[in-house]
Amino acid sequence: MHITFYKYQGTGNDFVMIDNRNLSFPKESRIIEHLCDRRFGIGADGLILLENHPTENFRMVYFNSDGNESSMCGNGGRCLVAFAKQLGVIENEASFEAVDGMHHATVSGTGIVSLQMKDVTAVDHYEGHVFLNTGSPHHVEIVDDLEGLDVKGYGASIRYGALYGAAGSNINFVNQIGDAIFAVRTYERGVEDETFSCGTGVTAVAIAMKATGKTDANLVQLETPGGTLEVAFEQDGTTFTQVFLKGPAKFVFEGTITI
Ligand SMILES: N[C@@H](CCC[C@H](N)C(=O)O)C(=O)O
Repeated sequence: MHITFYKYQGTGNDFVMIDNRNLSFPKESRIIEHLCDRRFGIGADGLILLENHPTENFRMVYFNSDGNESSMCGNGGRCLVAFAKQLGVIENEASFEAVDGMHHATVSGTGIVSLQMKDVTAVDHYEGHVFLNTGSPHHVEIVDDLEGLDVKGYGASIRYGALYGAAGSNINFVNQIGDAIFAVRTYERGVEDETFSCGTGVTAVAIAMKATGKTDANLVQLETPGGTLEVAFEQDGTTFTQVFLKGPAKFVFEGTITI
């Protein structure tokens, strides 16, 4: 079987995109894991299907590189909007359904995608970390030496530790570098490694930093190993609404692969 694919990246978080409007893609975890493999396949942190939706522009179906369907992917959602524009499914605005509900997005002429994320109604505060769900579950922890940190080793010990049980969590490590600027490195569940950037992760960091009083700002800049993202939100007590994740989403290459 020949599969036509498109490769996209959003601040270095990279995805295999497939136009599955004819529902011909075989949703088998073994195949998805192979396509995402960086040595034997195309190589990506995840694979995303664009499918038809009865009332909205499209549906997003997201798989981690381990081949399993998972919760919301913020950078993937931004890349899917750029892909929908490349396919001619949308022009500069999109409305789509993902696993965590409806999303709206806009694309600028220079390929900057602003994606509305789900409202956050609970931020759980613990000694040494914060936990919240921005469409995917996120542990947020401030560290002294972000550059020198073994993100894969320490992240895995938390992800697989007593805190999160079998479901696990994504793990974000943070260092404040300005009033409303934070450096972030993320260990991603389902990739089981550090990725260059995580959209739901930086969204969680921005909200966590506001909720813990590290910043007064409602517009936060996040510096990831793959580039800069912005998160804007409105806050009413412990509820965060109008949450927008904004940054570049870029087409890399396209091709066909035989499986
Ligand atoms: N890279 C993503 C997060 C993808 C989901 C995550 N790996 C999980 O399974 O929870 C993003 O940009 O949000």
